[in-house]
Amino acid sequence: MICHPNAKINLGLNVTERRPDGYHNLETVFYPIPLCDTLQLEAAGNTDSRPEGIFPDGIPMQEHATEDYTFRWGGIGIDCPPEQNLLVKALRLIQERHSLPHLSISLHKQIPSGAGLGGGSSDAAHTMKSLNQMFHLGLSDNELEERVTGLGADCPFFVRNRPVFATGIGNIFTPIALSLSGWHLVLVKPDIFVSTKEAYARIIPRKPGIPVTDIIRRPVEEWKGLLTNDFEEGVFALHPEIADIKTRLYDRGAAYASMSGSGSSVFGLFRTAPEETDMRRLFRESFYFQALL
Ligand SMILES: C[C@@](CO)(OP(=O)(O)O)[C@H](O)COP(=O)(O)OP(=O)(O)OC[C@H]1O[C@@H](n2ccc(N)nc2=O)[C@H](O)[C@@H]1O
Ligand SMILES: Nc1ncnc2c1ncn2[C@@H]1O[C@H](COP(=O)(O)OP(=O)(O)O)[C@@H](O)[C@H]1O
Repeated sequence: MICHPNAKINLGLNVTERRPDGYHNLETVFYPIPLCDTLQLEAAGNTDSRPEGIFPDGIPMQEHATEDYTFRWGGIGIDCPPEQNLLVKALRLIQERHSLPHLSISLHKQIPSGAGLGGGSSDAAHTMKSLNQMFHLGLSDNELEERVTGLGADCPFFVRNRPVFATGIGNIFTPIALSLSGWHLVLVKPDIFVSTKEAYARIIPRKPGIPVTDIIRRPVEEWKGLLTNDFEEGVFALHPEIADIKTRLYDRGAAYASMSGSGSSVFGLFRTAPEETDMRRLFRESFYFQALL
């Protein structure tokens, strides 16, 4: 089975309080975007399984084989050992209650990590969803959300994967009728890794003046200056290059620009598609992605 774990952006992000368990309550809108990894899961012995299948020609592949799975990955580097990969942890969680055959897992990584895009979380949620489907485990979306939350606060969003207003630690959802269809998304990820834990530690929690849900109902052109990401202040102070990306996106005509999550990626929403070669030249040190939403 092949699936495409996608990334998310945060539209507004207010960290409202620190909890006794060390986590923080927040208010944000999660919005799925078309930047995707490719993930293939096959039971051993499946004659359709071609491990090299999802990797474009010439992409070097790494492999980690154990008694119960073989994991191959390539593309953008992942800075943790394979057993710590969130998709392997998702597999382990499922194996605690269900017996599965030997699995062949292949991941073509295209979402940069440490970017505030939730790539690892998406891989974990999509692994659980795929296993549920392949082996008819009968887990409901609520059960999948509950189980995958243990792997990261961002994970449960990717189970239903639709625009939501999120509260709690980012795991309590209210669907919203927001569509950015017709907007051009530009995403820039500088070569800077931001630790989510450290980014949270730099924030003094507070209630937002205007709730995210009120701002999001207004036209995108009115979001600038109203819809805020509380991580920006601390992260921009540490890395002015990230603030500079936001300024440049506005200079090039973005109607709205913001860092996503705890960074370091910054996105811009444009009414008309910006000239790609110009943008690539402007952000040449960075990972660059452009899509029509
Ligand atoms: C900031 C956000 C916004 O969407 O996304 P990213 O920037 O990571 O994509 C999320 O809250 C990140 O979720 P996720 O990356 O899954 O976090 P986890 O792995 O669960 O937690 C990493 C660390 O962040 C802190 N943490 C995380 C979530 C939360 N609501 N409060 C916290 O204080 C904790 O210190 C935790 O040890
Ligand atoms: N499948 C995966 N893809 C990317 N990173 C992963 C994965 N599994 C575990 N990780 C670890 O999670 C960290 C955060 O990655 P990711 O969730 O993609 O970024 P972010 O938290 O910024 O959204 C990485 O630095 C890496 O150590």
